[in-house]
Amino acid sequence: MGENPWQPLLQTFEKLSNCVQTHLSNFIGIQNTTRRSSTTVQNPVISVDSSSSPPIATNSSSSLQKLPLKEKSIGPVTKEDLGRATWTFLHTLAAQMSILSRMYPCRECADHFKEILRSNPAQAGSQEEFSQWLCHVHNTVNRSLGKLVFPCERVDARWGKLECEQKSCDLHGTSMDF
Ligand SMILES: Cc1cc2nc3c(=O)[nH]c(=O)nc-3n(C[C@H](O)[C@H](O)[C@H](O)COP(=O)(O)OP(=O)(O)OC[C@H]3O[C@@H](n4cnc5c(N)ncnc54)[C@H](O)[C@@H]3O)c2cc1C
Repeated sequence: MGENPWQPLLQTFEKLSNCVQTHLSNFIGIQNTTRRSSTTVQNPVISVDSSSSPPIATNSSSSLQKLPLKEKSIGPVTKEDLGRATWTFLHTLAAQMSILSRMYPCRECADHFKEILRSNPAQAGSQEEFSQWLCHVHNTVNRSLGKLVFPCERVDARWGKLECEQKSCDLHGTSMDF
C-alpha cells in the first residue's frame, strides 16, 4: 500500500480542530462577559449554568451541582447519542468542508465501519463527491441497523447550511485558511 489516503484529511482536520478550539474559547469568553459581570467569570472552560437562559460554559467546578435534576446528564453517552452527534459532525463537515474525522470511540461501531470502509474506499475528490460517499456509507450503516435509507440527493439540503444568525457560522465564502 502507498501513502495513507486519510493523511491529508487528518492533517486538515487537525488544523480545523485547533481553529475551532480557538474560536470556541473566544466565543465562550464573549458569552460569559455579556451574560455575567466580568468579575465573576474568568477564563471560562466548560460546565453548565442553571439559570433560565440556555446553558453556558464556565470554569466553576461547583456549577454542575446547581443544575436542576432534569438538566443533569452525567451518565455515560449512549451509542445512539454518540452516533447522532458524530453523523451530524461528519455530514456537516462533508457538506461544507470535505473533511473526515479520525477515530470512533465505540468499538463495535468502529469495527463495523472499518469493514464498510474497506469495501467503500473514501471518495473525496470534491466536496460533492465526499458528501455523496458519506451518505452512501451512512446508508450502509442504516441498512445494517434496519433504519430507513436516506435519499442522497437531499444531502445538501439537510447538511449544507448551519442555522445561525446572519450566517456567522457558515463557512462558505469565508477566508479562513485551513
Ligand atoms: C461511523 C459510525 C458507525 C456506526 N456503527 C454502528 C454500529 O455498528 N452499530 C450501532 O448500533 N450503531 C452504530 N452507529 C450509530 C448509528 O449509525 C446511529 O447514529 C444511531 O443508531 C442513532 O440513529 P438515528 O436514527 O438517530 O440517526 P443517525 O443514523 O444518527 O442519523 C442522524 C441524522 O442523519 C440524517 N441521515 C440519516 N442517514 C443519512 C445518510 N445516509 N446521509 C445523510 N444524512 C443521513 C438523518 O436526518 C438523521 O436524523 C454508528 C455511527 C457512526 C457515526
